[in-house]
Amino acid sequence: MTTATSSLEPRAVSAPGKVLLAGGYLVLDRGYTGLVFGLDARIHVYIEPIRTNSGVILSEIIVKSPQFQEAVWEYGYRLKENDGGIAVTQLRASHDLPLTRNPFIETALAYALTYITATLPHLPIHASSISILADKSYYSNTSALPPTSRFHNFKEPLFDAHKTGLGSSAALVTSFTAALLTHYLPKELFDLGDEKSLTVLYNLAQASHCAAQGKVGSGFDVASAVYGSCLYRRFSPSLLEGYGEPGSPNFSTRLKHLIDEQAWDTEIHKSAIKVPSSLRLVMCDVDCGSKTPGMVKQVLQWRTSDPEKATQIWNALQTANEAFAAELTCLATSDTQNGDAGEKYTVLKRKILEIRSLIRQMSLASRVAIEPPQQTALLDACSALPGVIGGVVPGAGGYDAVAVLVENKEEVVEELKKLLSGWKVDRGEDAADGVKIGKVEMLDVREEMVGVRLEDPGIYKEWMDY
Ligand SMILES: Nc1ncnc2c1ncn2[C@@H]1O[C@H](COP(=O)(O)OP(=O)(O)O)[C@@H](O)[C@H]1O
Ligand SMILES: C[C@@](O)(CCOP(=O)(O)OP(=O)(O)O)CC(=O)O
Repeated sequence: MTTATSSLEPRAVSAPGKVLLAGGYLVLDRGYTGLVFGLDARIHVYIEPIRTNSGVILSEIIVKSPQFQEAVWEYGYRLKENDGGIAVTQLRASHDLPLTRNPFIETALAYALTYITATLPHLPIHASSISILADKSYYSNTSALPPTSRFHNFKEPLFDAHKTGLGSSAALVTSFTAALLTHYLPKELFDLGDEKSLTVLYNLAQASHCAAQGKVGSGFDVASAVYGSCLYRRFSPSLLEGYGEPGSPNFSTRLKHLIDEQAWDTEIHKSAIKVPSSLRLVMCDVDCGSKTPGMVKQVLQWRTSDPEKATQIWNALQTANEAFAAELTCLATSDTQNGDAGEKYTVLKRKILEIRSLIRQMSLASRVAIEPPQQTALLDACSALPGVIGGVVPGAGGYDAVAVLVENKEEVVEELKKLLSGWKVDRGEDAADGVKIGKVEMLDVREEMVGVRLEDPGIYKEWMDY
């Protein structure tokens, strides 16, 4: 048995955001795959022990998100009887503050501490203080102040912040879980540089993210937070059935078994996607009056009602998505600086148009606004600019975002920015659904190949006094 104890050193970990460039809806089914890119907007988690001078032993973990107002969550924790693992209870941080819950933090904490004590039953879990810092692009910057450091002070409560849809909860759960495991477990048992530890992290983050969300999605967002950009085939959803809740009898043994011993059938293919250095992704946040809840449910309902047509579209899309990934990777591996860019990217451009055409067929047949006409107009205008390879509605689609692949040249990005900033705000008012697309904002992010990683704990100093 290992007798090693954990270090009491401060640790920091970050994980990337995501964009599902191709494979929305398909990736929910293990028969198909998704092409997910990590983004260079990261969520960082810093952890340090709380040291007391008095010799009093605290059982408290304090979590703060110092970029936001009133974002402090304090937890007490204790080992439950009947092998229930570690249960956490939220404590009131201050009498003046309302008790707001953060289900992603609370669940990730209970899962990670349970896994840690199941791994090393006699390890003392000392009190610690955790800070979360998110890169700017996760939220639209509504305050007028220019950002002064890498991390922006949003000066508003977290729950009022306008999210840009980069997958904050998956990046948070992943980096938060990794920070706890790195901090409490000795390096022989958990090391982010080691494949086996990444598998543990992936399984644990996937399980707690699904539990916190109250639903089992495809998990592409946690996959890219852990592994970075990849071709992703999901795990069987049945894996996450019936292992109980933190505190319930045998939760600890069941969770440990699920994470360490159960054979997960996730497939991560890192080498199947590469981006040539001559290209980059550009992400855009589209402000719109209308969000479309329940798109997934509606599309899947249609798929069940018309399986023949749906299978035809699903298979054609899978072929088109794979061909796009193959062409991108082929260009990346034979990347030459020379050659006529117009000709070099002809096939890639055609592949994107094929994908879009099939997505519009899916939209039409399911009557769900996946690539609605307002987005078609925007994507067509972007694609007509010199140096733009093409663009898609990422993820589930809808009105609120577009992702554009462009030549990696400042002038191309500048021209695109100009087009977007001048995009007529009320365009689309003639569309049958009456949805008006508002301001379109280019986000300061691009693709990132690397997943979760250790950071230098020293870089967060200025945020530690908040
Ligand atoms: N900076 C942060 N600090 C603390 N919690 C955060 C932070 N960013 C996101 N979260 C958690 O993630 C939730 C947002 O998750 P979700 O609605 O799934 O959006 P997303 O698509 O960005 O993942 C928030 O309500 C909060 O619980
Ligand atoms: C439909 C989907 O395949 C893709 C949805 O991707 P989005 O990026 O649109 O959505 P969020 O997870 O809410 O950020 C569902 C899934 O794979 O879980």
